[in-house]
Amino acid sequence: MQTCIYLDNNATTKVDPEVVEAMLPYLTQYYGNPSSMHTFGGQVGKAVKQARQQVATLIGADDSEIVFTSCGTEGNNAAIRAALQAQPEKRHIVTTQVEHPAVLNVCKQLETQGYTVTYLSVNRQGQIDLDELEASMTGNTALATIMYANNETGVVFPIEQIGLRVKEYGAILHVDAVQAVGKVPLNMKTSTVDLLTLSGHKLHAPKGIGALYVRRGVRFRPLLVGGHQERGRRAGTENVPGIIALGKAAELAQTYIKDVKHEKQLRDRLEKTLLETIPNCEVNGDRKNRLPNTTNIGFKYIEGEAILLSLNQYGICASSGSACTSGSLEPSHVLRAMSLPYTTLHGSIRFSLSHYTTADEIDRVLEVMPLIVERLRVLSPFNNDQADWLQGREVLAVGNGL
Ligand SMILES: Cc1ncc(COP(=O)(O)O)c(C=O)c1O
Ligand code: FES
Repeated sequence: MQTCIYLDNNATTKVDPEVVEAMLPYLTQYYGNPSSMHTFGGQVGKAVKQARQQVATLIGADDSEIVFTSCGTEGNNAAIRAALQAQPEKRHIVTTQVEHPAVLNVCKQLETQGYTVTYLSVNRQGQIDLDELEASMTGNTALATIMYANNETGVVFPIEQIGLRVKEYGAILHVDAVQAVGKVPLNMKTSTVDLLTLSGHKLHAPKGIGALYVRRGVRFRPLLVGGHQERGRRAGTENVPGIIALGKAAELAQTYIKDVKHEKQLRDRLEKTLLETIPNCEVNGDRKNRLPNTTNIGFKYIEGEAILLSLNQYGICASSGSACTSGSLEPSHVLRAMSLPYTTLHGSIRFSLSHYTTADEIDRVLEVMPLIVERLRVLSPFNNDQADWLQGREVLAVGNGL
C-alpha cells in the first residue's frame, strides 16, 4: 500500500503499534465473552475492566462513569436521547451551528419530533457568544450539546464557562469531545460536563470503538436496548479487542498530551511559513483557543478540492472539511457559519498533525504548497483581477445561505 505524508489526523489517526500489540491477543487467544461465568471469559472481563480504568484516568473520571460505544456518532446519539428522556417535560435544546453532523443531524431529526432547537451562531473567529447562549436558555431547556473542539478549525470553546451558564437553568450539558480527548488534558472531577463523547480512532486506537462519559447521578436511558452489558447502559456483546485498544491508546495519550509542544511547534511553523510565502491566504478560526495539531487556512481565489488533488499527487493527505461532507463539494457549514468571504470559503484546507508528524514532512509541504497555489491561481477563472466581482457575489452568496 502507498505511504504518504499524513496531515489528516482529525479525520482519523494511525493505530499505534503498541495499541495493535495490546489488542491482538483478544482477537486470537482470549476470545471469551466477558459476561461468561467461566474463567476463560472472566479473564477477558478483567481486561475490559482495566481498559475502562485507563479511559477513565485519561479524562479524570471514575471507571463506573465510562460506557463503551461503537463510535463517536453513537456516543452523541445516545447522550442526546438520554438527556431528553431524563426530562420528558422539557422540549428545548441548545447547540451550535458548527457541530459535527453526528450532533446537528440528530437535532434536525428532533425538530421533526416536537423539539425546538437553538443553533448558536459563531463569529468570524469561530467562537460562540456566551451572552447569546445565556439569552437562549430557558426553564424549558433540557440540554445544551456543544462541542469541545471543532474538527475543521480546531477552535476550542470555553466549555466550563458554558457549563456554568447551562447549570443555572438546570439543563444537562453534553460535550462532543471527539477531537479534544487525547489532545488536551480533561478532568471530569472538576468539570461541569454531564455527558462527554470520545472516539478511539481520533487518538490512535482503531475505528469502531468509542466511549461515553456519564456523570454519576445523571439519569441515563440506553439507546441500544437488550442485554445487561455496560451495567444496562449499552446492550450488545462488547467489542473486546476495540475496548482493549482504546484503553491502551488512552494510557499512551497521557504521555503524548504532556509532549504536544512538538506537534504545536510543527503546526505553528507550517502555518507561519505558508502565510509568509503565499500571498492572499489567512488562518480560519481563533488562533489563541485552538487544538495544538490543527490549522485551517483559506487560500483565496482557488478551490480547496483542486489543492487537495494536487497535494495528493505529491503524496500529501489533507482535507477541505470533515470527511463526511467533503464528497459534496458544498462549502463547509463550519466556515459558512463563520461568515468567511466567498473567495476564502472555497479555498480552505485543513492540515491536522499528530505526534508522528516529522519536521521533514512539514518541510516537504512547505516546498510544494507555494507551487501548487501559484499554478492553480494562474489557471483560476477567479483570479485576483476578478476579486471585485467576487466580493460583490459574496454578499449575495451569504444572503442566500450558501
Ligand atoms: C467532532 C466530531 N464528532 C463526532 C465525530 C464522529 O465520530 P465517529 O467517526 O467515531 O463516529 C467526529 C469524527 O469525524 C468528529 O470530528
Ligand atoms: S463521521 Fe467521519 S469524518 Fe465525520
